[in-house]
Amino acid sequence: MPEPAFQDYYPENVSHCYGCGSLNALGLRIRTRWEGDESVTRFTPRPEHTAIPGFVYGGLLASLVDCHSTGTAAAAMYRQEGRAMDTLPAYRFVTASLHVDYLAPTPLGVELEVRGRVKRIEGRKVVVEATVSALGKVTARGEVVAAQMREGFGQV
Ligand SMILES: CCCCCCCCCCCCCC(=O)SCCNC(=O)CCNC(=O)[C@H](O)C(C)(C)COP(=O)(O)OP(=O)(O)OC[C@H]1O[C@@H](n2cnc3c(N)ncnc32)[C@H](O)[C@@H]1OP(=O)(O)O
Repeated sequence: MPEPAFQDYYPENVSHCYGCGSLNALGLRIRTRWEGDESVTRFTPRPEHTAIPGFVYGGLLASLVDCHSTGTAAAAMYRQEGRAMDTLPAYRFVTASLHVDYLAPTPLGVELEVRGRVKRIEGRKVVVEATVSALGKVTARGEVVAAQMREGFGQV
């Protein structure tokens, strides 16, 4: 049995996200785990994720960086407290800021590896940096500021 992924601990009401929700049938349904101090997601883009034939759409790479990093932010908060991700109080993070630099074209048809590192945890926010690699070469680099969701998120 593979180790559970961070996303396995997301409660149903936050499992509909296009990038990471296990309940979104049309989504990416990424799965992220710790490998030492780094978080890792592996994902193989599909033909519909094409930008230019043979190469991956940048928005897809941004989605991978985004959901990889918000998941990493939540996992990092639990880890800092020495708690399992299914324990209370629950941590839920949303994207406050997403920055991606595209360093080289990303080939389609191969597995991509997203690796994240926690840069800092400051109060209610976690800053995560991530790289996307194809065939061992880093093709995109990103940084996400993830902020803890407040009660009543989305209510105006
Ligand atoms: C078991 C585990 C479960 C995990 C479940 C995971 C669920 C996953 C769900 C799927 C998710 C998938 C991903 C998605 O698609 S999430 C969907 C896309 N994101 C959103 O819709 C978020 C919309 N924005 C907001 O709700 C609020 O503006 C937030 C919550 C972001 C902050 O408003 P809030 O009033 O709450 O807090 P605050 O203003 O005191 O800010 C807090 C800290 O953050 C810093 N800051 C704020 N903005 C920025 C910025 N632009 N650049 C840099 N920093 C920024 C700010 O300076 C402060 O830091 P500091 O000054 O204190 O140092």
